[in-house]
Amino acid sequence: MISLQDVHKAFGAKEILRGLDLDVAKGESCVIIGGSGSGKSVALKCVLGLITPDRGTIMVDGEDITKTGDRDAFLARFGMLFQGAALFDSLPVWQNVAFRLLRGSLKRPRAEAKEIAIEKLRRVGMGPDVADLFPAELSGGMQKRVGLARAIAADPEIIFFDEPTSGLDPIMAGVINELIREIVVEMGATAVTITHDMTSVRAIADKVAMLHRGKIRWHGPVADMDRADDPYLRQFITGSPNGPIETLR
Ligand SMILES: Nc1ncnc2c1ncn2[C@@H]1O[C@H](COP(=O)(O)OP(=O)(O)OP(=O)(O)O)[C@@H](O)[C@H]1O
Repeated sequence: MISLQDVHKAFGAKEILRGLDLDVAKGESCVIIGGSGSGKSVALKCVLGLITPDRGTIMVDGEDITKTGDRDAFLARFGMLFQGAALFDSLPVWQNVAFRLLRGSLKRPRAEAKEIAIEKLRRVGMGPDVADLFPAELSGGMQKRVGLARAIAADPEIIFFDEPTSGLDPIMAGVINELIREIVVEMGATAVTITHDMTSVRAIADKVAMLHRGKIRWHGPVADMDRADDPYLRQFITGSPNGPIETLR
């Protein structure tokens, strides 16, 4: 479904992606791990067409993304939960959730968009009373839920989760992980998640891909991760300061 082949991207002299190969099958939940600055977000932005790779090909459903004519229709297939939820402070919760249903190619009548927003809020465990509140009135965990409701509002085929549990306490992180897993399974969506949180990896992933120095260092089923003997992967999952991964001290 999503296929990156030999993707390269540099910013000036700084090479970020250096021949990235990654395949994510339809309906699969792939979690990308890797150190800060290893290029995880750049890779996702390349798939969305927000960053143009210097070299390589990216296909979504067999179609080269650089050749899709209609950007709006292409992006309509994706849902995205941004780091820090990234809600619009000036809009009530329901308009945040229904944001893409109120404009562009996915536009619906306002009353219908609100109804869908309330239904999606219900799916993430929030009552209709939340719909008219503003994001500032919600806790960080509730804002993440709203971000999740927004990501699924238009029933996307593909969902990207960027650090879905960052800034949450462990229990709320567990709730969000569980919700993500349930929703991805019930929607049959293809999911790609970026995280540093190994609890999230175990809760969400079918497959794990570790990015290191702009390439995939290890890729496999989550069940194989703990048995893998790649020293880079081992260092990452055990969180050890000692190992082949260079750290700034
Ligand atoms: N538009 C840009 N212009 C210049 N440099 C960029 C740009 N976008 C990203 N970078 C650089 O690319 C590198 C990789 O960034 P990226 O955000 O992909 O890292 P990441 O693996 O997602 O890290 P983190 O886990 O910290 O979010 C960083 O050094 C960043 O400064």
